[in-house]
Amino acid sequence: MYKVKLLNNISPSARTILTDDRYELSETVEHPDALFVRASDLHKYPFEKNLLCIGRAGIGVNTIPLDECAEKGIVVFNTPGGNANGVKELFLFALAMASREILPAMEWVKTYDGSQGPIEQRMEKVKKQYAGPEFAGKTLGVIGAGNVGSRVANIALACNMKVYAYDPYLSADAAWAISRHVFRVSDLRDIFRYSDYITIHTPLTDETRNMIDDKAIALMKNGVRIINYARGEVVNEDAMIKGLNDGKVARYVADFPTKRLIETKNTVLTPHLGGTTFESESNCARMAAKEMDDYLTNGNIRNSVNLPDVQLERSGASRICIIHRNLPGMLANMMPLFARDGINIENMTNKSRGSYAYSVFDVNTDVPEKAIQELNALDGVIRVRVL
Ligand SMILES: NC(=O)c1ccc[n+]([C@@H]2O[C@H](COP(=O)([O-])OP(=O)(O)OC[C@H]3O[C@@H](n4cnc5c(N)ncnc54)[C@H](O)[C@@H]3O)[C@@H](O)[C@H]2O)c1
Ligand SMILES: O=C(O)[C@H](O)COP(=O)(O)O
Repeated sequence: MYKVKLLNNISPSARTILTDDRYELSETVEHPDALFVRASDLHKYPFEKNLLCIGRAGIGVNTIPLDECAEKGIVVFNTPGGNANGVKELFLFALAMASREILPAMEWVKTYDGSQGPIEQRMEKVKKQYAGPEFAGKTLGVIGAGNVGSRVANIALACNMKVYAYDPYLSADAAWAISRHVFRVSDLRDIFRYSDYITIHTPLTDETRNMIDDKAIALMKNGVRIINYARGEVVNEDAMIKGLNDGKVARYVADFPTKRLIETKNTVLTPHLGGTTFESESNCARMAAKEMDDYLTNGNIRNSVNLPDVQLERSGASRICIIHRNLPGMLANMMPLFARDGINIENMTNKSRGSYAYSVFDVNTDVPEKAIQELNALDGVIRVRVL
């Protein structure tokens, strides 16, 4: 029985994978084998020695100390694409909110007291103050063209926008997903210079933090409209507030409210709702559950963000899974222990990612406890599991 601790509100669809007969799932379980998390910040989380993996039901992993986890032999998974459609649909709302005076107009309707006549007549007079531009025919700059950015770019084309996209690290899969009518931009400054609307869909990294700063805003068109469903910190708050107050930025639509932004004019803020649809929550929970289940049961790693992806069809009597440093001679040091104890390898794989590597051996015998201990004690070995 594996124990999984739920740190956030995780869709119950996870339970169709992590079933009661093999998993204990709860918010209070002690000494868990796995953590199931959404956007909770784990940077100060006290990881226990027996923790094997973390399933992030969602894509952003800026809240998880990935290196520390790798160093402790904890595999972190996320769920690429699981909530991308949810964000794409909210982006359509963002485009409308970035353009039209919908919120003040709704507020007028809600608070109209009838003193100037029936609302049906009065509204025809006041509505002109709520006019705004259409986005058809305008230019949208998309920064980050992965699962969300590619969908956003394509739907903006369908709205008759001209679409530019900037993504220096675009994967081949994402490139296939983007319409050939999207213009590829290789200099981020061109997105700033030529866009009427800018939308950000990058992860939060050292490189993207404060990507939209004073210098970036200075390059932009007057009256630019900026949409941020990525992370608050990719936009420098001081620069954005200044841009909004000066009128350089006409509207900032973002999923990451702060007190200062709430108090600034021309912001439209939602409480981190991008991936909060029934479907996205269910997709992400099921994906993360499958990833954790395959790792806990078979040692396979798919969609990890800190250790190499490794999948091996099972064969043999036992499987030895070893997380270790990516150093020369690691396998050579393990092999004598296998040979000494008559452990014959039927199939194996070894993959690396940065400073870490993962080796899986399917062997034809049970593995003696002594061999496991000695493998664990080898220099550079981080964690050994036998399944
Ligand atoms: N508001 C929400 O609820 C919500 C929901 C989903 C995702 N997000 C955020 O949006 C981000 C993107 O999500 P996704 O599913 O498209 O992720 P993804 O990994 O599929 O795509 C991210 C893309 O950004 C690109 N990128 C990385 N660094 C870049 C840089 N410096 N400049 C330009 N492009 C860069 C990558 O190459 C990749 O193609 C997530 O990391 C998360 O922070 C927020
Ligand atoms: O990174 C993500 O996937 C989104 O920000 C959604 O996060 P959430 O699962 O906490 O809503």
